[in-house]
Amino acid sequence: MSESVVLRAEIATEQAHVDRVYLRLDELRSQAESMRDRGYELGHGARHEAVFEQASMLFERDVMVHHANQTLHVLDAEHEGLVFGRLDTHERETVYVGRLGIRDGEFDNLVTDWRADAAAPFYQATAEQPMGVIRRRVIQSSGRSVTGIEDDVLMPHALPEQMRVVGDGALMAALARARGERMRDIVATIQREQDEVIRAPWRGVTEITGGPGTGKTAVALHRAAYLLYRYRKQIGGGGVLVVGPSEAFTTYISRVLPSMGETSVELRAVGELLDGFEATHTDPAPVATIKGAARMRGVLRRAVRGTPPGVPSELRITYRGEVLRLAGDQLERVRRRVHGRGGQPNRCRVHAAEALLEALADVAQRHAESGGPEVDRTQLVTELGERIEFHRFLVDWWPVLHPEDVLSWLGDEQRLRTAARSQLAPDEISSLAASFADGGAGYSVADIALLDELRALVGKPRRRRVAADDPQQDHQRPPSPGAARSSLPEHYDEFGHVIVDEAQDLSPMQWRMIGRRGRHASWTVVGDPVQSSWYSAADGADADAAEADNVLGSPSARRRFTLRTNYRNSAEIFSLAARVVSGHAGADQLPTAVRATGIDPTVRSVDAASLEYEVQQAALDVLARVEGTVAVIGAMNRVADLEKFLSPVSDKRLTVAGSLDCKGLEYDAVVLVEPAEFLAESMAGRRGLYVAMTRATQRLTVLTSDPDWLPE
Ligand SMILES: Nc1ncnc2c1ncn2[C@@H]1O[C@H](COP(=O)(O)OP(=O)(O)OP(=O)(O)O)[C@@H](O)[C@H]1O
Repeated sequence: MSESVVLRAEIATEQAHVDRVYLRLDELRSQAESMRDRGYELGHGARHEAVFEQASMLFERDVMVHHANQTLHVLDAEHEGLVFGRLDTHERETVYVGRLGIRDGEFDNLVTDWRADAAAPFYQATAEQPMGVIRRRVIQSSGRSVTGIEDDVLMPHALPEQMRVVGDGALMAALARARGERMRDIVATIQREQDEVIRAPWRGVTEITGGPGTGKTAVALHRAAYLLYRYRKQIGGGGVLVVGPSEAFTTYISRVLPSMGETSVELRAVGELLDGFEATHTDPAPVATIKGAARMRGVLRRAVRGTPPGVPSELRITYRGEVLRLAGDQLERVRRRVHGRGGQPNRCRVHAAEALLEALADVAQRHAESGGPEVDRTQLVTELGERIEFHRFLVDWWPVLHPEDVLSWLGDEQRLRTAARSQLAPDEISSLAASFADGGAGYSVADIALLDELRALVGKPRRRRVAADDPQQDHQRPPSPGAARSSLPEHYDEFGHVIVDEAQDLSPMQWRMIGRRGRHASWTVVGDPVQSSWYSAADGADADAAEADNVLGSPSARRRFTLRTNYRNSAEIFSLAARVVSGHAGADQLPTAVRATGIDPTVRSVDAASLEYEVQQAALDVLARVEGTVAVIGAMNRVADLEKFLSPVSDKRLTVAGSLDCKGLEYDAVVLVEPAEFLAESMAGRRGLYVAMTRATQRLTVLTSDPDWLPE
């Protein structure tokens, strides 16, 4: 039999099984739909029942509707290749592996969920350790149609005569596919070293490191799906949070988990972690570095304790015919005393009121000592404490602090200097104040962590009792027992498992922000120090690494995995990119690219004056040569030019990105513009260049007017 005849016959066999699976899926879908409808009917009927019965029926209805909706959600998820694998074992068993586990009417397995133990040999079996698997088959599909098959034989000596073997490698076929706008899942071709990470125990901290394209992100996302399948109960209601470097990145990875039927994971960019605030830009490197440093913690703490702008500088109140007065310096002493007790200012208004009343009693006492009327201290405190004018003063003098207001006050250089004490150098104070004062620019990514820190520092005002404009309502009340839901801080969304991607770029302040969302969580931390944009122990950047350790606990207690194969770049592209960091990365930090294409990167010397034309031509050239996406990448301050240059080129596959915007992303082709400008951009410019070059899967074109960008 010819090879193509065998392939057609094998495809027909698999198609028959896939048809059975879809038939069963349709049956399950209509069962779930009718269960949901019955649940709704139960709800309608309940209206006419006695109250007691009604409550229990409503509960039953809610459970039914919820369960049915969940099932439908999973069944309706985008199932590119619902069944993608098959194992034929030594014991003459056949196991189909897919995105969902599905049983037939007799409860026999039609498909085994890829996360189940029974599916593990699909990823873990090798020729050296076949785990009883004779043939591993990857089934490729488009919709419900089987389009291809790739086999591996793991026990050749045990291969029965009638068992056919086709194809020459599912992984290579998957890697050669054109890239679209969104990352795809890799369930069909997860490699053994990756599977080990995905299935690592859920507790504690799991660190994944490895060079560009080694599948760190893909593995972390598949781990999220695995953990929720295996340990949903242990992870608890908190669920899973995935933090990525940018919104472009979270959009890029957004399809992976839903394609595995998992929709409960929260994906957030690091600039999007604080609800109600959105980062609109990235600060220049030196400013971002200061804003992210652990020193900012002390600066913000002092800022919160400063005198809010515009507060009254005198308190006058009449008591039994005597005018009692507190002048500005006395009021400030009271303020310092209240802050000195610690605690969040928004939770301390009662203390502030008490301290003011005590200070007023001292004034009355001094009046008495110099011949004024005698006063009963306790009576004075009680009587003045009930006066509406006193409470009006208190509201103005000890206002509720909002993180965004405190941050904007630091746009005043004098105020920032006071808060900074010796923590910031004069030039740092100037550049930071200028950045905070620029209200029109919106918040930067680094500002979000500062706002979050401020939110923790100021505290949440206590709940008010009556209408908002009644100053008396500011009386504090003990929290109701129901309000003390748990020992968790009330401000933060808490998660059961937190996955941090591109962790090498997190500043200490960002670590603190993320840490507040996972105080009781287990962690998966993904990063590559060689791709770091700002912070790197390699630069001796800081003892700031301590903040990550505060969140993650001792480094010695972490589980560490290193991925060593670069699945993204062609070998030709990666070998040029690796030259950029040669001498700046250990040999063991650079992965091996497995796919040679025979297409070398193009490096073209250009004249700076003709850059516009050259960029356009290069973009058009690669757009014509690749099927998928193309990015033109420059240093951050080049982006506006590049956008202008490329405005005449209208092709949805084309993106313009800055050196910091392309973290974690990938494109079929990259046009890299003026690499020397990356090197000049920041201390970490060389690594930014390495990141940009390693975004390309098939083609890389470098346009440069400076021949010195590449080390010999
Ligand atoms: N086992 C696999 N099968 C198929 N494709 C894979 C596999 N592992 C990784 N890939 C693909 O390789 C590419 C790189 O993966 P990913 O983005 O997860 O790498 P990374 O290590 O996070 O890269 P970087 O650090 O450069 O951002 C993606 O297109 C991913 O789908």
